[in-house]
Amino acid sequence: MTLAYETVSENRSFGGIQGVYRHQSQATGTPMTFALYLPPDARHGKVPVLWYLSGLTCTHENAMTKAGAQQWAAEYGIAVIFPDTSPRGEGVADDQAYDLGQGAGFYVDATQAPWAPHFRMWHYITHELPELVFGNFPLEREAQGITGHSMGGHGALTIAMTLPERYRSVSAFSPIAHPSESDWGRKQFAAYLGEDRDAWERHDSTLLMRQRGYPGEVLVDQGASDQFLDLLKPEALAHAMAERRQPGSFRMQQGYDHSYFFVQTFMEDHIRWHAERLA
Ligand SMILES: N[C@@H](CCC(=O)N[C@@H](CS)C(=O)NCC(=O)O)C(=O)O
Repeated sequence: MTLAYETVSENRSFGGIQGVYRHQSQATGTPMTFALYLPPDARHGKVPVLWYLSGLTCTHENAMTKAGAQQWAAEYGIAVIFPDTSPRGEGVADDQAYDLGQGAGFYVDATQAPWAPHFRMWHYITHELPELVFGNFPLEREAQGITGHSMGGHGALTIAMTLPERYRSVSAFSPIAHPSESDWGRKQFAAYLGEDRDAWERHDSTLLMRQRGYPGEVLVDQGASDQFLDLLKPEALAHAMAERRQPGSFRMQQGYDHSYFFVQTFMEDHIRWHAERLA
């Protein structure tokens, strides 16, 4: 069955199309908006696809407008999907803090009140949105990679390590690397998942890296002047990668902070990384 959607906007970009689309999500029980960049190659057939998961406070729009992905996606012939970071709307639970509730779904399926009815971002990203986009757009289901920034880097790494047969390439920009030991994680996991420590572990990249790693190479870029280093805990993930002898690269980038100026600087490297592994 092809899932329905409506077009919010479509703009030509680097010879391809930057679209924004909206659909009624069964997973979250709300309307959800996502952006999809189709490179020029998509006019002639199916193209590989890179999932880009965004960070705290973001919608589909931040990375679409600030990450500078389109130029490289066009050049390397790869589509990029920018989903929203949570369900939204008046009937949806929220919190006054910027790092809990709307804009802060943490890519988990909440089991606890008041979050459980709508906060099902794991299911949304790994099941429902794939069904929609592969049913409606010229995307190659067998050529999927995943990346993300901050909370989205956490999402990308945990999803890729959990479903490595599906996501054939993975990278992350300044990921929340050890959420079960960070104030970016403990508060949210307690709220969304309760005291189920097994569930916390399933959503912690450092712990997943220790337990299983990833069968391919992993690319992580982290700004060495990131203002959130103590919350992100890159050293925990780097240590786990070294201990496991995980193939890949962990790069501390001197002078870069947490912003999209950092993300856009290394976007070409990441798009090329994925395009080479998905070709
Ligand atoms: N608003 C938070 C920071 C949130 C933040 O830096 N969010 C990052 C992801 S974790 C982001 O991408 N923000 C949106 C943007 O830069 O467009 C604060 O002031 O402490």
